[in-house]
Parts: sequence; structure tokens; C-alpha cells
Amino acid sequence: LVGVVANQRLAQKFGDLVLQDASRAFREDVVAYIGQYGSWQAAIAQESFRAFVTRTRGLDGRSPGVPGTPPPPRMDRSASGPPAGAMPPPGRQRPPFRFLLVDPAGVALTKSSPYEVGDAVAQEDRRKSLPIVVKGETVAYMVPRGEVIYSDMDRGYIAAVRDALLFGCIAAALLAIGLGLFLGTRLSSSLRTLSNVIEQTQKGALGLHAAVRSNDEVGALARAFNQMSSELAHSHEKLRASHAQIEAQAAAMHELSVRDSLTHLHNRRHFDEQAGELCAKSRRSERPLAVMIGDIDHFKQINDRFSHAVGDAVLRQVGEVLRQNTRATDLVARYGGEEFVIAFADTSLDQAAMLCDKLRTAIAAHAWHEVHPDLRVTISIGVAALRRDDKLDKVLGLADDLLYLAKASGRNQVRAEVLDAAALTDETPVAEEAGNARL
Ligand SMILES: Nc1nc2c(ncn2[C@@H]2O[C@H](COP(=O)(O)OP(=O)(O)OP(=O)(O)O)[C@@H](O)[C@H]2O)c(=O)[nH]1
Repeated sequence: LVGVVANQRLAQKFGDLVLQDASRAFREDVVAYIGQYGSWQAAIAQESFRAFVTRTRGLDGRSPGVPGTPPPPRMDRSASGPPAGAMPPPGRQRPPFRFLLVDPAGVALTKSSPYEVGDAVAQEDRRKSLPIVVKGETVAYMVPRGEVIYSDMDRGYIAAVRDALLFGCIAAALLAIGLGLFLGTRLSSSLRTLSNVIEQTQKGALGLHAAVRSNDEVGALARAFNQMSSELAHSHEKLRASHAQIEAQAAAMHELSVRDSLTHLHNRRHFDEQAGELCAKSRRSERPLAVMIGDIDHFKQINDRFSHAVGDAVLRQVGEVLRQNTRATDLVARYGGEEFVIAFADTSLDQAAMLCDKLRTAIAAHAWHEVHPDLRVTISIGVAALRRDDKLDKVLGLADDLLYLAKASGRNQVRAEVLDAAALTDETPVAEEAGNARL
């Protein structure tokens, strides 16, 4: 498109130059002609314009613009020739235009189809006329007629310029295509890199950076993304740390809520929850489960005789003995006051009774003299086993009854259930059942 427009402009400009050149020559001839004879009419009476031009310019009688003279081909106007617009040496050039000469009143002074000398020239044709001034007075108007006719040299010039233009256009188009392809490929590669990184970030990979180093819009986009990615990773790391801290705090709080603050054994609420689940599990799997309740003997006296602080120390150390002498799968808790409970998972009544006796012995043999030289501590224990359809309350109640039996039988002993629990009723004094218990 640029080539077509430039070509048209070139042809137009060239035509304008040719017209200017021819106009100048024609005007000079008319001015000289009228200047010599005073007026056109006086001049024409003396000598024809063509004869004048032939004489003065040395042309072959077919003067530029002379009516009826076909425009001959133009000759070379190279740098060695006359200045542009001036007439060339005789025989070398004929301007390609013919001119109609019109007097100031609009009457044709020369013949030029469709006008004869003396015809009134149409307003439309006169619109293109150029004034011819002699001694400050407009003596006539010249109207260019016909189309520009180029010389071989002109055509050569135009063809050369057109070729150069075509070459320039093709080269520019090829350059534009090449540059477009290069930039397009570079752009799409940068965008692909960036979109890959964004996709991976979307899938959860944090802290990724897009390796786009260009300084264009994509480079700016990549730098903004990298910045955002770093900030996101940093925020995520902070969030993760804070989440871990909250989780640790929640775990610590949960631990506090399920622990007894004095002995650090589990508390009663936690025991009830967990032992309830153990019971359900045991029933489902038909595996044995035993529960013991232990109560420190004459603990009130310990408090009263040795102080409350010694009483607390006794509770702590009894708890420690229980912890050290049980398995991780046993659920050990302080049930309240000086009372302790243990749920023995996967343990028969006989095994539990033996374990409890071991605990009883360990507590009695503990180095209580280190707390106070006169201190002696023993524990009484009741043990019961879970039976089909029993719930935790039932088995705990039975163990408690057996504990009461152990206390009643002289303390520092273990009582394990051997009879159907139905035999132990509220009305039946437990001590009377002592003979039905063993250990
Ligand atoms: N030091 C201390 N004493 C406690 C704590 N909890 C309960 N006690 C005391 O434990 C004592 C329990 O006394 P009792 O229920 O009469 O039983 P006992 O003196 O152990 O007598 P028997 O169980 O019959 O051997 C009470 O005096 C309570 O005040 C505690 O956390 N620390």
C-alpha cells in the first residue's frame, strides 16, 4: 500500500515539475514576444508566435504551446543541460505541454481545441489559467492543455525510482515480517515461561520465579509476578509457622485439659472418655479388659500428721510409681483426692490382680523416708474385669466395692472380683463377701 501511494505521489510530483518547466518556458516566450511588439495583436500582425519562437529559440518551428503543434518527446535534462525550467539548447527539447493563450477578457488568442481564436473561453478552463505579466500588467493568461508526456529519460528516471521504491517496500516488508516473527517468538516464549510458573504456583508450588529478563511489558509482568511469588512464599511460611505454633498451643492446652495438675496423670474426665472407648472396643473384639481403683490408706492421717505438702508429695510419688510400673497401653489416671484408677487393656482379671499386687508392693516399698523419716504409705486396691454387656460404670462400681472390701479387710491389699457382680448389692456389706474374693 505504501508502495502504491508513493508511486502515485512520485508520478504526480514529476508531472507538476514538467508542467512548471514548460509553463516557465512558454511564459518567457510570450513575455518576450509581447515585449518586443507592444501587444499580442501588434505582435501577431508582425510575426507569428511560432516564427518568433523559432527565431529566438532556434527551435524547428514547433514551439512549446504553439497551437496545433503535437507535443514532441522531451529530451534529457541532466546536470550538464540548462537549469530546470529554462529552455534547452536548440533542437534538444520540446516542452510536452501545449498552452491556450487567453486575453484578460477571457477571449482565446490562440487556437486550441475546442477553441478558435476569438472564442470566449469557458470559465471552467480559465480556472486553471496562469497570468502572464509584462511591465507589471497582466497581458494574458495561459491555460495548460493536454496531458504530461514524459521523455525516455523521464520514463527511465521514474522506472528507476519505482524500482528503488519497490525494492524498498519489499525489503521493508521482509524486515517487518522477520522482525514480527522474531519478536512474536520471543514474546510467546516469555509468555509460555511465565504461564508455566503461574500454573505451578496455582498447583501449590510456592516461591517460584519466572526467568524472563526482557525490559518489555512481559518482563515487567514477570518481575511483578516474581515479587508477588516471593511475598506469597514469605506469607505462607509465616502462616505455616503461626499455624504450627497454634497447633502446638492447642495440643498443650488439650494436654492440660486431660491432665491432673498435681500428678500429671490423666484426669477423671479423660479416663471416663478413654476407658469408655476401651470398654466398647473390648466388647467388639471380645478381648479382656480389667479396671482397678486404688486408694491410699489413711491419707487423711498423712496430711494431718506430716502436712498437706507431704500429702501432695505422696500423691505425686504414688502417681509416679503407678506410671513406672504400667505399660503405655494402660490408662492410668488420678480419679480424685487420693484415689487412682487404671484400665488394663487386653488383660484378664488374674493378670490384672497380679499387676495390682505388684503396684501395691512397689508403693509400700517406695523410699518414703526420703519424704519424711516416719512416713509409711500403703494402698488398697479393688480390681474388676469387664464382662459381656457390662458398661464402664458397672465395672468401676464393682472395683470400688472390692476396694471397700480391701479397706474393710485391713488395707494394703488387692481384692479382685471372682463372683457375679449381682452378688454385691448395696444392701450386702462388702466385708461379708470377703471370703468370695481372692488376693
Ligand atoms: N494433700 C492432699 N490431700 C488431699 C488431696 N485430695 C484429697 N485429699 C485428702 O485426702 C483425704 C482422704 O481422706 P479419707 O477419704 O478420709 O480417707 P483416708 O484418710 O485415706 O482413709 P482410708 O481411705 O479409709 O484409708 C482427705 O483428708 C482429703 O482432704 C490432695 O490433692 N492433696
